[in-house]
Amino acid sequence: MSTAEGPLVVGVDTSTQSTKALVVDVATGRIVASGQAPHTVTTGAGRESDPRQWWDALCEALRQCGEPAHEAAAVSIGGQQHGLVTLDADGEPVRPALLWNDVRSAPQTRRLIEELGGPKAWAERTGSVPSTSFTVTKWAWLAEHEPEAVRATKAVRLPHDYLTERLTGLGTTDRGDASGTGWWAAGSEAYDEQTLAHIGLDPASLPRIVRPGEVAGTVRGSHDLPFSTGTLVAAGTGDNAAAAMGLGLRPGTPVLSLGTSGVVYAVSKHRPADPTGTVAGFADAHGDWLPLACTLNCTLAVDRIAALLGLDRQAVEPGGSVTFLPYLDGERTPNLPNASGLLHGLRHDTTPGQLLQAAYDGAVHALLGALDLVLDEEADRTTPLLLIGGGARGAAWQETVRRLSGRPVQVPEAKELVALGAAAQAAGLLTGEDPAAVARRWNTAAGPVLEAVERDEAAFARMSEVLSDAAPLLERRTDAH
Ligand SMILES: Nc1ncnc2c1ncn2[C@@H]1O[C@H](COP(=O)(O)OP(=O)(O)O)[C@@H](O)[C@H]1O
Ligand SMILES: O=C(CO)[C@@H](O)[C@H](O)COP(=O)(O)O
Repeated sequence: MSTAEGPLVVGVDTSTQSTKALVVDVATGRIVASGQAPHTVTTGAGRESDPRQWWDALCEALRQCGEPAHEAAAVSIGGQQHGLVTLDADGEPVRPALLWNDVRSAPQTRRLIEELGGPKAWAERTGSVPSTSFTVTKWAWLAEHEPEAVRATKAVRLPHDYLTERLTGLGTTDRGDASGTGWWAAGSEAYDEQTLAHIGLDPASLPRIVRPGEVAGTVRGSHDLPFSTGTLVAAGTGDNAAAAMGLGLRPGTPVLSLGTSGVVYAVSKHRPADPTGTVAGFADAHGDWLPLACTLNCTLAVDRIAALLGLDRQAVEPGGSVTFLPYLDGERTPNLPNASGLLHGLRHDTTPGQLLQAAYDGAVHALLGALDLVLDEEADRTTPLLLIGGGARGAAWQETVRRLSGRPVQVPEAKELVALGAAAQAAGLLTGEDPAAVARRWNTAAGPVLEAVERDEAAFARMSEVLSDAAPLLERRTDAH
């Protein structure tokens, strides 16, 4: 038996690169055990992962947690948003999942926006103008390129739904993750029949949307499951909504997440509907909203540039006037799915460290450029930015965000905020508390505040100018993408 003060819960983050599991003491928020196992993502034109590998990674992460995982009274799974999981009549994946950062659906995205009323109508109906990340565009791509896969599909799931269902045997999702599909109507908070009919997707193949605070099911009796039979299973949610819960976020506090994706968001009481498409009008897992902007090129792009230069990722140098828009995977914010990386201003005296700094700057510029649009009128524009995700650990990321934002930056000491948010949701099932209140009781956002420094207006303006002047180049396809 563990020495916990309260019951134990398990929170899971099944993200793009790995699955992380935490066993948490509900009374104190103490992390009693943790585990992590990696996934593989295809490279080349598409980005795909085998959902069965997520399950294996979950089992491995829980194995690392040991006995406390079996003692857990409740579990919840947060996961990468948008991924299209297609299951056959036996619940087996028809093909690998198409992930959020797969930009092959760019033509279908354009077509769907046009065919269903244009950007404003989309924003009003679903909260968002879909980008290539949205599940609806992936389904349309699949219908066009692999009709036999569509015919074989009997159930459509998001990544976190897939794992939850393997635990409970029930097809469920939640409003947070459903809001990233493109087939969820933000006004009625139900599946949007018009969109589903248009893309030929049977609503019966979609999971039931579990309400905030409702139990999704219990762990079914089977010897291959990493939990005890009967353990309560919460709805789970998308990873950004989970991190918002994990921070105990109150409306108006901005979060900047540096992981495979770069993300800026804040909880809002108002339903967003941005017709420019920069801000995705997601729902949170609580009953509020989560206006959010997301980039495709963040930590992986910068790490790739460091590797190309043969530098450690921290080996940045100041100075010079080189601009680097690191859109190695195409980009979503700004909306340039066909873009590739663009370098401007290279001189004889540019150093490798300056080039690397320019890659950090380019990644952060895209996020901060969207921040003002993400924050509603009631948001306080002087509070510290909460910096989370794997990149938040790096001094070069922290300093770049400070210099380009001119705002104080708070780095929570808790590392796994998505998994902690899922754990808080699971804890809420046991105690009846609001999960964000659980996270505040656990003090998950605590961490050093780095004071504001003067904003580097010149660097910011230089990047904005290059971005605008290079528009035709950035819209051009360069290879098989
Ligand atoms: N100390 C560090 N400094 C800078 N970057 C880091 C550090 N530790 C991890 N990272 C970055 O964090 C990324 C993983 O972040 P994470 O939020 O776990 O990703 P995801 O949730 O998308 O799988 C890696 O790509 C790596 O570049
Ligand atoms: O697409 C989005 C948000 O819209 C991404 O934030 C994904 O949810 C992937 O998250 P990470 O694996 O980078 O955490």
